[in-house]
Amino acid sequence: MSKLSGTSIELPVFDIFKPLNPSSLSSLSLACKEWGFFHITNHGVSKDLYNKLYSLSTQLFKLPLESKLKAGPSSSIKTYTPRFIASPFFESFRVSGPDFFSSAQSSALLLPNQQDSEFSEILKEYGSKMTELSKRIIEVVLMSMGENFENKFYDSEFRNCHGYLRIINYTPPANVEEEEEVEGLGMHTDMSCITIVCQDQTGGLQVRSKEGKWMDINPCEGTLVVNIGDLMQAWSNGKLRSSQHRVVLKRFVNRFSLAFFWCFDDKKLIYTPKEIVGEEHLRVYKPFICADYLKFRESREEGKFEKVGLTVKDFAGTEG
Ligand SMILES: O=C(O)CCC(=O)C(=O)O
Ligand SMILES: [Fe+2]
Repeated sequence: MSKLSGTSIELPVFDIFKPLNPSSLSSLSLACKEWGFFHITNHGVSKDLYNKLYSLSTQLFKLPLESKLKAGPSSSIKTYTPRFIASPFFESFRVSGPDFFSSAQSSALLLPNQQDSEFSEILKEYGSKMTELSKRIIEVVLMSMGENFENKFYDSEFRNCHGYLRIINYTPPANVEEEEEVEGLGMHTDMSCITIVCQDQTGGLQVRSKEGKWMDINPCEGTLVVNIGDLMQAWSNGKLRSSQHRVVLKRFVNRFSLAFFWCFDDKKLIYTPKEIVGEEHLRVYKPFICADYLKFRESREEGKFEKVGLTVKDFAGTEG
């Protein structure tokens, strides 16, 4: 395995619920175009909420594999993804909205002694915070794209979005050389409109530059990472960038993260409004139904649901 570390990148940080002035909007627009990644503060996830979620999730991951597999891919629940699917080091539980409580309950029931309802309550709170944040992020991203775009397009295009959370535990391999790093999650793009990631102090999230260089997104206390996904890249006619990214692990260091995906409704037709395409530009995506793209990705990835070579460009791009 090769050395995987990159160079660090300084992403802009936005106080998400404050009105954004013209200079913040242009810096947001630049970040979405160049990197498809930025940081947010004032997100409403308190340390206490995070710590409770961390500690209960850790207990869930510590359960014996046979218990976790009761919520696994071959059970009726299908919220647990064991190791060796996305990568040998990655395992996760999925919690879907809008009813995060009952979705969490299906995995939480594996926990002993009434911790299940505490866990589900916490996930309900986290899910509702992420929902509120996602709506606000879409609003400010639309604002950064053009005058009044949030009023023109939010209701007609984004009102039926929905979200789901992936709680991820990365267990690093022990048998690697010192200083060596391995991929906990391989290079991929997200199939969302936007994703909100809470990475712990270990770091390891990397974004690939347009030139193909891996850049470290260092953990930044009190902030969350936001990235643009494929659905938003297609909807914006490529004006917003869904960047390839991955997670690298350090020897002996366990990594915990929360990734929240905010997506279009499955039945939505993704077709860039003409005001966004602009008169002087061509459409770079054919219109497509959201679910058809998700199916395309699933069928190509042979179960490795996030490890991709193919993206929305291969699916609906109009340029060879
Ligand atoms: O674990 C992380 O920090 C990011 C995970 C991620 O990129 C994903 O689940 O799509
Ligand atoms: Fe991702």
